[in-house]
Amino acid sequence: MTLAKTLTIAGSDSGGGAGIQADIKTFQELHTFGMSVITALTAQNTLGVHGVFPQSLEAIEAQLEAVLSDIGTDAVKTGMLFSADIITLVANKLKEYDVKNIVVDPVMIAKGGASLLQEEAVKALTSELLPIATVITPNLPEAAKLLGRAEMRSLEEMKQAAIDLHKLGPSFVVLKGGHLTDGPAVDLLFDGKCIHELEVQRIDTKHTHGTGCTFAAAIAAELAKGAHIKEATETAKAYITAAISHSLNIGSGIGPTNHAAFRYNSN
Ligand SMILES: Nc1ncnc2c1ncn2[C@@H]1O[C@H](COP(=O)(O)OP(=O)(O)OP(=O)(O)O)[C@@H](O)[C@H]1O
Ligand SMILES: Cc1ncc(CO)c(N)n1
Repeated sequence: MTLAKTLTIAGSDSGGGAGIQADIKTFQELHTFGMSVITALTAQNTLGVHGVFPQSLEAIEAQLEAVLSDIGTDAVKTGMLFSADIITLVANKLKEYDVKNIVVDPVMIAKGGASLLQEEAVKALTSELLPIATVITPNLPEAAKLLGRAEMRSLEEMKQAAIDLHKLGPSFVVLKGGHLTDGPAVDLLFDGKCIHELEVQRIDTKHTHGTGCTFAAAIAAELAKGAHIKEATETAKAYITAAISHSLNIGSGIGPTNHAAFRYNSN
């Protein structure tokens, strides 16, 4: 038997809600073979990030080489990359191995406010990774940072931002509207020609730790299996919506989403 292969290049979340752990759970639930390259360890729980320990470039390169030289992958998702040097290394390896279906989630700041990307690394992200991305999945603060402008506050501003982000080089842009404070949770998919809206009723819960990672990992899993971007994004939206609907009241802060929910819904 063969399975589509998926690789996450991201930070580890000891609390299991975001980062590598969210990605691997998503890859598994969507019936792909998940692999990981860990860029940084975070000591993290539902209350926040208590420590960030970036891995050495040597350790990251060795993981990339081990996976790509032997197993290969049908899609990759990048999350927390932390520094400009790590971004350069990752971009070069993805080019060297001609990796297809690159989903770049430009992770910058955790929900509690901890920095997961150094300020000076934003430039490297824009110049080295976005041009080789199949799809980028910024939230509104990340989109604002990538474009060097104030945060979008309306659907109209989001539409213009999606068009402008596309000019930075990715084939597709998925701009996530989870951070708009009221109304439904609307994300936009821009394919260079049309803007598609993905809209769901906002779910009233505080337990949304890891939503962004999970959503991007689901897009990567679907692309790995051969789905087109629109189909991949729609399945990812259904996956994250189910996971948020059944989110978990674990720990005393912002709890994680529930990866088993999609399985229950589809059975
Ligand atoms: N309360 C909610 N109800 C329904 N969907 C939501 C809710 N919050 C977020 N989403 C959806 O979850 C996905 C992730 O969006 P969000 O903007 O929260 O990501 P993020 O900020 O990158 O998350 P992270 O905390 O992992 O960094 C999007 O599809 C968004 O629309
Ligand atoms: C390791 C890691 N990656 C990404 C996020 C963003 O949610 C997080 N909180 N932790």
